[in-house]
Amino acid sequence: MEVRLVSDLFKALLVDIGNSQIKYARVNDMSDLTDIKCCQHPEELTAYISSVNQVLVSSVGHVTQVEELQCLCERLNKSCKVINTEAATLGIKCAYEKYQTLGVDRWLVILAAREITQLPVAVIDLGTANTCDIVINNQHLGGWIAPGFSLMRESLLSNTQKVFVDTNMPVNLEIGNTTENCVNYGCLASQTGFVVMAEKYLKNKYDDYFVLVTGGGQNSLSLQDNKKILFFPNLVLRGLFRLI
Ligand SMILES: Nc1ncnc2c1ncn2[C@@H]1O[C@H](COP(=O)(O)OP(=O)(O)O)[C@@H](O)[C@H]1O
Ligand SMILES: CC(C)(COP(=O)(O)O)[C@@H](O)C(=O)NCCC(=O)O
Ligand SMILES: [K+]
Repeated sequence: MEVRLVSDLFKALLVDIGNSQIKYARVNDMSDLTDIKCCQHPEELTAYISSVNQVLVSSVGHVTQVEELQCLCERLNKSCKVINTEAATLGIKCAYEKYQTLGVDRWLVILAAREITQLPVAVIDLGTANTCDIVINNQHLGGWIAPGFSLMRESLLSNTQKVFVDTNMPVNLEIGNTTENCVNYGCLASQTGFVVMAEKYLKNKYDDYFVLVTGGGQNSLSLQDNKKILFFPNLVLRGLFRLI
């Protein structure tokens, strides 16, 4: 068996288990957070786990996936730290009285956002569900939860008789002239409105602010020309990075 020196190992494997897919990054420093990979099952991480010093994992997905990852780490004799939402972390206070019920992915993007900007901020994660969280100074005010793009589309298909869909992902917001395209652009318009309304909320209350957007749905938003809306590959992993 190949023996690796501790110094040859990466600092950590960061794992974000969402409701659609597992995202992960093997990191030594922040720059490694641009190389993000996806998989469906924890055992696909075996080779990566062997090459790091420790694993940090956050999960809002099925509990069995965390258990599988923990077993894998035990078998490979690697430490596995499961991150949960706290009442306060790094000086940032959670809005929820029952803080344990706030999705840990939301908590981690809040920690990442606070490191990116000290201004009033809305941090938005366009995933299976779309979430928005507002952070002013070191206080999380709370936020919104809405269906993500695929959930919106699937819900239309399952709850109507004459609406049918395809699996295309729209690149820009256009006007649809087929049922499938009306659904795709309608769901995209709703998803874009989620972001636009977060900015409107901040604009009405604060002189300056940022809206940070992350998650699988970020690529289709036609909001790139808005200097107040910034895009990041995966702020959940960036929040985990702060906790290494
Ligand atoms: N091009 C796209 N346009 C709009 N939404 C998208 C696009 N690609 C992916 N998505 C959305 O992103 C979701 C997956 O994003 P991800 O952040 O990995 O989810 P999760 O963290 O919930 O597992 C999909 O369910 C889909 O709704
Ligand atoms: C809203 C979420 C499902 C989003 O998860 P995702 O779409 O990224 O898989 C997750 O943050 C969650 O399970 N939240 C628990 C409820 C709450 O945050 O109030
Ligand atoms: K997510």
